[in-house]
Amino acid sequence: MQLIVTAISKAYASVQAVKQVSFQIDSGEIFALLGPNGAGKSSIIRMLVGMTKPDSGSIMISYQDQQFDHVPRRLLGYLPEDRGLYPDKSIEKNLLYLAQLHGLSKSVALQEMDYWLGEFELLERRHDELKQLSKGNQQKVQLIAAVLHKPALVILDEPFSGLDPINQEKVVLFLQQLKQRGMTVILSAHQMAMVEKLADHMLLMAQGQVVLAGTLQQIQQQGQGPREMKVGFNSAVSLEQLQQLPALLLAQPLQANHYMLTLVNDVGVSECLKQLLALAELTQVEMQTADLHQLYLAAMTKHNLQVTV
Ligand SMILES: Nc1ncnc2c1ncn2[C@@H]1O[C@H](COP(=O)(O)OP(=O)(O)OP(=O)(O)O)[C@@H](O)[C@H]1O
Repeated sequence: MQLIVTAISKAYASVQAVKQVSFQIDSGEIFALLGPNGAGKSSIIRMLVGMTKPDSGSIMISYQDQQFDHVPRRLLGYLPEDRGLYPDKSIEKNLLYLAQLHGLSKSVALQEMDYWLGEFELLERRHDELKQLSKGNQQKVQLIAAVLHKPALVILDEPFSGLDPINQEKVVLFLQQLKQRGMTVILSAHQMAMVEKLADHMLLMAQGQVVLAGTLQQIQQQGQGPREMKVGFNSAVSLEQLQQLPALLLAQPLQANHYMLTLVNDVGVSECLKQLLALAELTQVEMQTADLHQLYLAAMTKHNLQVTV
C-alpha cells in the first residue's frame, strides 16, 4: 500500500480547510498528522477515505497493482472523529457485527476479538453494554473495531483522546503491533510524546497548510526549537555574568560552574561559544535536541498561531 497525495485543497463555504497539501506514505509506515484544532487533519482524512473529494489536487493509492483515488472500504480500518458503535449492545455483539460486515468468519472474528480484548484488558467485560464502559474503555473497543478485519491501511482520528497515560501507552503498543503485522497506519493526534515514539513520518499542519514534514530527525533539523546547551566552566562564572551575554535568552544553574543555557533565536552556536569563552575556559559543551512537543510549540509561535496542545 502506497499513498501519494499531491497538492490537495478543500474548502467548505468560506473556510479554506486544506491548502495545497502534498505527502507520501509508504507501505508499513506509521504516519502522523499533527496540528492545532482546525488545522485540517480530519479534512484530509475524510478525503483519504472517500467521504469527500478534494477541490483540486490528487490522491493516488496503490495496492497490489491496483490504483484508487481513495482507500477502498475493504482495505480500510477507520476510527472516525465521531465514534459510532451501538451503545445498547455488548462489546462482543458490536465487534462481531462489524467483523462480519467486513466478511470475517465468526471463528476468525472471535479469535481476533479475544486477542485484542486481552491486550486491552477487557476480556471479562465482553458481555457488558458499551454504554456501561468508561469513555476510555469505549475508546479501546472502537480501536479494536477498526482493526478486527485486518485491513491493509488503518486510519485513526485521535486514537489517544480520552485515555489516561497508562492507556495511552497501551495504544502505543497496539499501534506498534499493527505495524509489526505489516499494516500501514495514519493517525492524527495532539499527544506529541506518543507520536514521537511511534511515527516514521509526520506532517505538522496549521491553517490548512504544511508547516513541517519528515522524520523526527528531519523535523528537528528544520524546526526552530528552543536551542539549549549544557555547559561547564573550569572556574567560577556567575549567573549574573551569563545573564549579561547578548547570545543568551536564559541561563539556569546546574551543579557548580555548570549551566543550562537557552540561546537567543538567530544567534549561532559559534557566536555563543565566543561570548562564553570570554568569561572562562569551557570543560563541557553539550547541545540539547528539542523534542517534538518543543518543536511543535516553536513552529506554532513562529507562524503566529494559537497553540492548543
Ligand atoms: N463540514 C464542514 N463544514 C464547514 N466547515 C468545516 C467542515 N469540516 C471542517 N470545517 C472547517 O475546516 C477547518 C479544518 O477542520 P478539520 O476538522 O479538518 O480540523 P482538524 O485539524 O481535524 O481539527 P481538530 O484537531 O479539532 O479535530 C476548520 O476551520 C473547520 O471549522
